[in-house]
Amino acid sequence: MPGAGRGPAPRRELPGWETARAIAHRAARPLPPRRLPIDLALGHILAAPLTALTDLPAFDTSAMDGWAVAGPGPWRLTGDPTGVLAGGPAAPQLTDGEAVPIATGARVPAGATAVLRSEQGGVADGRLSGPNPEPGADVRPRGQECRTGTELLPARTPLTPAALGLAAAAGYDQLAVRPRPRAEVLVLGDELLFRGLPHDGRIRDALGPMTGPWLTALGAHTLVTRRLGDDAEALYEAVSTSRADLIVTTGSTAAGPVDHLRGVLRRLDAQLLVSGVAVRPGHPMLLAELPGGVPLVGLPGNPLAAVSALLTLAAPLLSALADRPTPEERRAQLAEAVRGHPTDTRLVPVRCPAPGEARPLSYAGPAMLRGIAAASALAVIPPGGAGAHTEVRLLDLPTA
Ligand SMILES: Nc1nc2c(c(=O)[nH]1)N[C@H]1C(S)=C(S)[C@@H](COP(=O)(O)OP(=O)(O)OC[C@H]3O[C@@H](n4cnc5c(N)ncnc54)[C@H](O)[C@@H]3O)O[C@H]1N2
Ligand code: MOO
Repeated sequence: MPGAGRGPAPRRELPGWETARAIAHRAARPLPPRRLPIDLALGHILAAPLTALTDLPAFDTSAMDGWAVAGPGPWRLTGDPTGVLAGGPAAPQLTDGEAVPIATGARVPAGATAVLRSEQGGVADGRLSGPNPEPGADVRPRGQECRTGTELLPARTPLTPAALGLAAAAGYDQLAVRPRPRAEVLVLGDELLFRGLPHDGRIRDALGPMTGPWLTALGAHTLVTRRLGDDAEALYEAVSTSRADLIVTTGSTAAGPVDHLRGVLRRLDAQLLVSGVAVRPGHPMLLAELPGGVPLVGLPGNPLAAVSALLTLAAPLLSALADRPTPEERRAQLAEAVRGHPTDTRLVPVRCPAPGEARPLSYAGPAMLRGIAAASALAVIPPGGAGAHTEVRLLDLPTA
């Protein structure tokens, strides 16, 4: 008998959308940190503050090609006529009235008071003449940017390309980061085809191709996407042997005759932390904690409902596992009124033709993908709806 005792919790018990997100965020602890070489650390989160391992610059540095000069000019040229090069040997100390050619990035010799730019000076008979530069001109003094031990970036900073550059400049070879949570996607449903056209009541799997990439865009390392059909044993086996930090299933959240997910979770002694959410689409979504502590998110089978569950449950879980700061809230004005559900939050695909403007898209039914494929965000419509020009919250859609 379809549904008897196996569907989502009765309507009145469904947590609100914000509550469900908060439960998901609390359901995971940050993964233990690991050390990664800088060239593998892009996109990870710093597990500890980045403190400078050196003064920056590490030595008094010439900011320009020209001459290091000591005191007022004219100056007598000394030393190697090639001058002091970046990364080259240190030049001997200058005394007042002396100058030596110097390249940008080279160590300024002791005794130098400034650098005279090449376009400002002229050399004749071994003597350099030109205007007297201000003391310290075009010299980057040691420690100008930071001293050893200065905190350059706090823990929890995402490692952008610039942050990796800073870490390298500050002397790091490896960085302590939160690892990307390893995610495994289990696609359920005997009706699914993985190539070709729909036929004989069967349809193409639309969730397999999008769930893994979206988890990746949300900070996960998607290990594998497996297609299990509607086979309770295969599901039990896959969940109980998974080595992932997060398991995401698609379909089977509701009460249909072959919706085995809830039964398998009971068999596994998993604890249901969220069993349905007051949100449309996607209200049968679920979150369970497996006995080993690994979370499992059940995305409903209708594709837009799956996106809703991904952003409601999987996104906050991944932020918690990676210790990633919650993104700043973005808001925009609705270009037109959006009908609400009487009691549930609605998540509606929108595009933003201008900053601060959100235009709801057509083809946004729970089983449709045209709307979401053209969208840049989901607008959060409170119960009861939102009028034209009302400001609403936006959930950005992760992009590749
Ligand atoms: N009696 C009730 N029936 C349903 C309810 C309900 O409250 N009471 N909720 C409906 C809602 S809302 C949703 S959403 C779905 C959720 O169903 P499941 O998570 O159990 O998913 P399935 O039954 O397996 O599939 C639902 C629908 O989605 C299609 N599907 C599934 N997987 C994929 C995929 N990978 N790619 C493309 N399409 C997929 C599937 O063929 C079905 O059409 O339950 C409603 N029913
Ligand atoms: O979750 Mo369902 O209609 O809300 O697709």
